[in-house]
Amino acid sequence: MPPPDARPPVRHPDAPEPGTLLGAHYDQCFGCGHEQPHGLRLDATAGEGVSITAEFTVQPAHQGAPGLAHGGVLATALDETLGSLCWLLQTIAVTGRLETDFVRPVPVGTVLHLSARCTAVHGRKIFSSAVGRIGSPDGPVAVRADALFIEVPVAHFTDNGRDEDIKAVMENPDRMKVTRAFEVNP
Ligand SMILES: CCCCCCCC/C=C\CCCCCCCC(=O)SCCNC(=O)CCNC(=O)[C@H](O)C(C)(C)COP(=O)(O)OP(=O)(O)OC[C@H]1O[C@@H](n2cnc3c(N)ncnc32)[C@H](O)[C@@H]1OP(=O)(O)O
Repeated sequence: MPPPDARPPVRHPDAPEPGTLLGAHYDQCFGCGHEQPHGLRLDATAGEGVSITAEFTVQPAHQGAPGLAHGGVLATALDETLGSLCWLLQTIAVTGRLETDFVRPVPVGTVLHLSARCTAVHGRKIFSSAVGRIGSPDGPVAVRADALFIEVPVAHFTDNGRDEDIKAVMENPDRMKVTRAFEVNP
């Protein structure tokens, strides 16, 4: 829960307009990357205020039980949607905590309609919540999550990421949208 002196989130003046398709922040991202053959390929759209919507179609490769989505995959979809809120805050942050409720089973072939909103900011801590509904934005709730993201410097990635992947991004910044968006020059 945000502390009492947390402030409401503020949409950054340079945030993409509501309705803008955000695209992948990194082409190899398991959540959103379009060059990642094993990934979820989640497409997120900027909403009003500090909110995001996204869609994700559950594929056969995402099964846990026969014909049903694996819970970890659903948690990833929630995590990715929540992470996309950073575009609207124009902040680089990573997931510190993700608390997930699995409310209904989600069959393979389902289009999961996700929505996330930032609820508060306190120093480096970003509080947010998300929900995933089956079949339509008004469909039955299947999953819910509350998250704490923590703002980090670019060194979080350059110091800890595998060298060959960091090098590949530095050689071709187009592979990582965020390096342009935040004018990162590692
Ligand atoms: C050429 C290169 C270019 C690079 C550019 C890159 C840009 C990339 C852009 C965008 C990437 C976005 C990717 C999105 C992908 C989807 C989201 C994910 O899956 S992210 C991956 C999973 N998450 C992790 O791997 C985090 C691993 N954890 C850590 O690294 C640390 O624990 C970290 C950074 C989260 C915090 O460590 P501390 O040392 O910086 O800070 P402390 O002091 O520990 O925490 C700060 C505050 O947060 C609270 N806190 C931290 N973790 C908490 C927790 N789990 N629960 C509750 N509170 C927590 C602490 O109590 C503290 O609070 P108080 O300020 O004292 O009030």
